Amino acid sequence: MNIYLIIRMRSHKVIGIRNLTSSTYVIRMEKNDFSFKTGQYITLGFTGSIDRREYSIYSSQNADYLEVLIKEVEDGLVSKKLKRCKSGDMLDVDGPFGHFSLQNEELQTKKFLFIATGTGISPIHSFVKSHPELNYSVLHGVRLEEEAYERDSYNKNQYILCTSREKTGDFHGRVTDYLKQNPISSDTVCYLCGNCHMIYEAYDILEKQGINLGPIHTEVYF
Ligand SMILES: Cc1cc2nc3c(=O)[nH]c(=O)nc-3n(C[C@H](O)[C@H](O)[C@H](O)COP(=O)(O)OP(=O)(O)OC[C@H]3O[C@@H](n4cnc5c(N)ncnc54)[C@H](O)[C@@H]3O)c2cc1C
Repeated sequence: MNIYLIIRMRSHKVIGIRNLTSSTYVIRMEKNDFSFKTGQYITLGFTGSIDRREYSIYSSQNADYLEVLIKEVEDGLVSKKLKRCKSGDMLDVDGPFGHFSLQNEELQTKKFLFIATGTGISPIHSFVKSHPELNYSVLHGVRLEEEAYERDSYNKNQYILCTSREKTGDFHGRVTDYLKQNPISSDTVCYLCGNCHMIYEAYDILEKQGINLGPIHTEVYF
């Protein structure tokens, strides 16, 4: 490990874990003196282990704790290990990293569309909690309604759940199907987060709808 990593890596104590579904959970850690810009991510792993992965920060930049939202991936190494962590465990945090952030000068004036699949909702949750006054809509794509993680965090009429495997969401189908059927206005600033297939497809749809691609922000998870 080089000296740069040794200096940046911090150990944070776990203060809680809450299970949102059988495979998805939120880890809350002490924040200590860590600061970040909403939308950024960290790398996380057990203190003393070399296995780490990137996780977007779920909590508000103003909260006095640090949270991440994680889905346990079948046969995944780190997401499985972290699911077993408990209060008092120490986790190594490095970061913050990334540029998937809101632009200060746009916060008051722009209309935002946040498009996410699965746990890609994590930085969006941080956006909304950090800036409750935002003019936003969230389009969240999941397979099952139970994956609408903590949907009460969003204003009811500003959150659209797209469920692909059951009809219990606000829209039955993928977020990309929703976008095709509901074109957005060209002055919307778009943030896309989740798996690369959704991001590529949504990007093409928005381009065809005449959205200025300059202000589209993306974060690819896998
Ligand atoms: C910038 C960034 C931010 C991220 N933020 C989050 C986050 O907030 N929450 C979160 O749960 N994950 C997030 N991820 C994914 C995360 O870093 C890990 O890839 C994931 O937890 C799997 O790690 P693992 O060690 O358990 O699996 P590994 O042993 O590394 O195996 C991973 C395999 O699972 C696939 N995979 C990775 N993620 C998923 C997924 N969600 N669903 C299905 N397959 C997947 C990979 O393509 C690979 O084939 C983020 C990734 C990046 C690059």
